[in-house]
Amino acid sequence: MAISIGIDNVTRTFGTVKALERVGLKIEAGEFFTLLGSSGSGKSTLLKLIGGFDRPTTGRVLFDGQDVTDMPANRRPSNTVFQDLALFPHMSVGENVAYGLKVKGVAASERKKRVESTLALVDLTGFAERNVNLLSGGQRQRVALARALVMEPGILLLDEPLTGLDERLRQQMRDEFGRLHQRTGSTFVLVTHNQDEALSLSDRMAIMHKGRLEQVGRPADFFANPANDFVARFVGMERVLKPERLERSGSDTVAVIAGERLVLPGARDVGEMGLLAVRPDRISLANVHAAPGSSLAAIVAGRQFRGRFFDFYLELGDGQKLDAEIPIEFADAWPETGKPVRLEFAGGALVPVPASGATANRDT
Ligand SMILES: Nc1ncnc2c1ncn2[C@@H]1O[C@H](COP(=O)(O)OP(=O)(O)OP(=O)(O)O)[C@@H](O)[C@H]1O
Repeated sequence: MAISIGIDNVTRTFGTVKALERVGLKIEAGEFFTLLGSSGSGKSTLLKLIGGFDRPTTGRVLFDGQDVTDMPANRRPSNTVFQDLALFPHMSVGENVAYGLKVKGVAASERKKRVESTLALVDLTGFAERNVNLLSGGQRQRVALARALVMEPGILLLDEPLTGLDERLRQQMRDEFGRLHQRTGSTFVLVTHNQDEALSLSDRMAIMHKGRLEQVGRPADFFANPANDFVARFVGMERVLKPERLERSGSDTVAVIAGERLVLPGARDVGEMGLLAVRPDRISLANVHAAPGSSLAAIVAGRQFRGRFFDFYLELGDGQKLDAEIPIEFADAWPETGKPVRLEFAGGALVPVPASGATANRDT
């Protein structure tokens, strides 16, 4: 049975380091939830608190509403797959998978049945007698997963489980996680610094930064409504522009940028917003006669072939830089480097965002 997780105002300090600061979060039973963040943001610390391998300095951890803050890992209905896998090298695949059941006192015949069905679940039927040292990286990864899944955990915790695998295997295991999540119905919590992994697998995710949750939501929310410029960059909107002014005009937003007025149809309210995150796939190039109000003047600063599109590097009149992804079919119309163009912005090309407190002084 899937179990919900509550993180109630949790702080974890190590000496003067605040690994987590007043984190509050509810993960629903059966959700695939991802903690995404760069190195040192606090992801692993939070996962350890959920798994029972560490305790918060203050605050509580709840499973299905019950306080488990002081419950040791081996009594929790959760299992963790760690980055380094830590398979027992002197045991066969089957013995590795059976180990937890043996410790729990499950009878041999029942163990055998559950090990077999779990190996089938991870596509390792017939591998029970194999020596774990002779397996490939992907197979070892599957054994580690089977070892956790055989316990039928209400919560499965995955700490960077794909690190160290090559790209093809990562993709394969990523699909596997999605499939296992559906088959088991357990609550999955994945820790990763890889945004593609997070975006493709998660029902919901949190972006962590310096021990805090910057934003929690469904993957699509992070593009449509990034909480701030840090989040926007983290999900791939790497360019962020600073307009001279952002104001509401009827149901539209108007940005004054590089001395021109640009209407952003239907853009979100601009109350606290000071910046514009750029979606390079929603910008097109137009000739210098394009209508002011819906376009901006720029100079082509360079371009690079990226397979299905060209990445154009552009510079606005005030020196701010941005990119546009231009499909290759428009080859004939490409302006040369150094030429003036006008940039046209489709809906959602420029997303107003507030500056994040933590990154307000970062260079842009
Ligand atoms: N046992 C510990 N003792 C001291 N400091 C720690 C300990 N564990 C974590 N920290 C510190 O807490 C902060 C958060 O670490 P954490 O490992 O949770 O980050 P992370 O986001 O998982 O990073 P990574 O992706 O590198 O694992 C870091 O500054 C780290 O140095």
